[in-house]
Amino acid sequence: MNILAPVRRDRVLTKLPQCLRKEAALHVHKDFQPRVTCACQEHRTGTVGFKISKVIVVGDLSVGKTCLINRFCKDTFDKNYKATIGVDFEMERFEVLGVPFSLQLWDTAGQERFKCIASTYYRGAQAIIIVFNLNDVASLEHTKQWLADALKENDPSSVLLFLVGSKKDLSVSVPVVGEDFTSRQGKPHAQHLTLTFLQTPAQYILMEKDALKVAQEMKAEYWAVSSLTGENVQEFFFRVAALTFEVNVLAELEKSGSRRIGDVVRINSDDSNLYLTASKKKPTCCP
Ligand SMILES: Nc1nc2c(ncn2[C@@H]2O[C@H](COP(=O)(O)OP(=O)(O)OP(=O)(O)O)[C@@H](O)[C@H]2O)c(=O)[nH]1
Ligand SMILES: [Mg+2]
Repeated sequence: MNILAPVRRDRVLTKLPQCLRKEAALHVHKDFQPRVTCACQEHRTGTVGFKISKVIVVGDLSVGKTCLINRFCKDTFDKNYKATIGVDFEMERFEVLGVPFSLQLWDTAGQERFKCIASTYYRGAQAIIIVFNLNDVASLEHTKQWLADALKENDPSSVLLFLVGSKKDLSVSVPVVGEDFTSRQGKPHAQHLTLTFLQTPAQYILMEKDALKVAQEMKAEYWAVSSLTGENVQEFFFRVAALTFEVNVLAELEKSGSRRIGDVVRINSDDSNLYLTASKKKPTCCP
């Protein structure tokens, strides 16, 4: 019996959310793998519905980790900086293909003096979100170190990686000043803001080019978000939830020995596709 509260209606995923950029995606499949869809339809997902998957969020101080989590979980934004001391976490419940699925989002401190407390919570992550500020090239350069530290405590071959550029609103590719920023949930976040753009279009393009390269090197999926306007925030977390769910169901199928001969799970492939189904055969269990 699942004793947790019912899942919010806006946390129900029936389709695989798509990646932001095909050049730096964990995979570019249009939908969940047929084996996963099939297992969900036939209630063969084992313990997945009772599991809580740990997701850690790391990156330099003040890049916007806390704001990103708060925008998604609470639909709030605080313009004042309050450093995270050690760690904090939020629980988010989803329903993916009819199966309950929970993410525990660990918000870690970026400040050096709190880093050693935070790093003790890195272990056991199924996904690592490395955040940098799209307007601060040094924060992008530091992402490799953040990843290395997080991977010391985790299995690099099984963890999903996401590289997230934050504060997209401070670059030029956002709605014009005075526009009514409306969240996906339909609530206004901020109206008639006076935005000071930190980057010219050329600078932003260069930054994104560098970020895509870093993401490809890390074999991470790239996202660019704004916690102020809400741009891409929900899409990003839905993608994290869906891909983590997919990995969990596949692991469960493998454990229960129902993996079909002919399917190949490819990890760390050159084309950044995490999964590759070699067989062109249709699954036998579903029409
Ligand atoms: N314009 C803009 N400002 C942002 C955005 N996200 C965060 N900020 C601001 O950046 C500052 C730092 O945000 P936090 O979320 O606290 O940063 P953090 O990464 O959690 O910092 P630590 O906890 O010290 O590691 C705050 O003043 C936020 O208001 C964003 O999307 N756009
Ligand atoms: Mg914080």
